[in-house]
Amino acid sequence: MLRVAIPNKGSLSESASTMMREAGYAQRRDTKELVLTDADNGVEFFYLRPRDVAVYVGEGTVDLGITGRDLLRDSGSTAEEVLQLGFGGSTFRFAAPAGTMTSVQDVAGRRVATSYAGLVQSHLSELGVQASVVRLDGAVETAVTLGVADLIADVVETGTTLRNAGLEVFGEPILRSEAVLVRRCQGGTADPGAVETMIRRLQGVLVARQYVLVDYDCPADLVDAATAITPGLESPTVSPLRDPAWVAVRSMVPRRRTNAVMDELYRIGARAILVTDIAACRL
Ligand SMILES: Nc1ncnc2c1ncn2[C@@H]1O[C@H](COP(=O)(O)OP(=O)(O)OP(=O)(O)O)[C@@H](O)[C@H]1O
Ligand SMILES: O=P(O)(O)OC[C@H]1O[C@H](OP(=O)(O)OP(=O)(O)O)[C@H](O)[C@@H]1O
Ligand SMILES: [Mg+2]
Repeated sequence: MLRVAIPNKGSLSESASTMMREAGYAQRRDTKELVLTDADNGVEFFYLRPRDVAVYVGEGTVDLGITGRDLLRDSGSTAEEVLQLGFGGSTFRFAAPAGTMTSVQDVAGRRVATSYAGLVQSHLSELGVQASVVRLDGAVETAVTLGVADLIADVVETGTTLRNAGLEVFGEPILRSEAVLVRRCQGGTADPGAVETMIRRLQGVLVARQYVLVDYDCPADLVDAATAITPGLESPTVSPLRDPAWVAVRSMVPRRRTNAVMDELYRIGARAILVTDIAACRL
């Protein structure tokens, strides 16, 4: 049986389970459940602390896992990233009291509070900056107010938490993170076929989320212009209509471009433009 680790709580937990569900796998109904066996698909899901997912995968006790890229780097695990999952996006940044620091060089000799000590330590070493890292479990923004640190390094999503604490980001982002699928480095998986199937299914979910299907009717002499607007992934489907002066076209279009594409198609003379969600997809 394939063993897969999913975050049991925190920012990534719900989205990770939703994505697995959309990929056709059974998921727990109760957030207290720690293991769920999906017998039909031959997969056992383990709901672990997001921080621990990369550790289990790296050790090879589970085959695949979902975690954040920042947590993966912080863990020092040898697990490798195989797929970006398009949710849980954040940046990992230095922040200090407004107006006090402008570049990473200002960190030298200071105390940095963080829950990602591994990540911060290796970033500072790479840059040759010496500083003392204060490892905290969470709510690190308060560490400066309470005098435990001079600055912090933490996850920034909207920036609200920082602003409320009177802190400001400075320097380049340490890392851009999102949820990722990780697997044990060097393979060594009991069932490589099941791993490939899960990756392909998750890729299908990503495509189904990122694209819509667009159908429209188009005067036959405009088909080149129209299909230049909707080139599709490989090539659009062009079908004859009963009226030989018109054809029907079907093509995949990036979801975020839907309305712009409809405007362009309408402008050149396409009509009856219909947009449909893709429920599932295997490219
Ligand atoms: N607003 C956010 N706050 C925290 N983590 C976020 C946020 N957005 C995305 N993430 C990502 O979620 C992961 C952190 O997971 P974690 O379980 O620690 O989340 P959390 O919301 O901080 O949970 P906890 O309740 O344990 O504090 C990281 O990969 C991080 O980049
Ligand atoms: O930029 P924002 O949208 O404000 O989000 C980022 C904040 O959210 C997380 O904290 P969380 O609520 O998980 O608390 P924690 O620090 O105790 O983990 C993270 O550690 C930041 O503090
Ligand atoms: Mg947190």
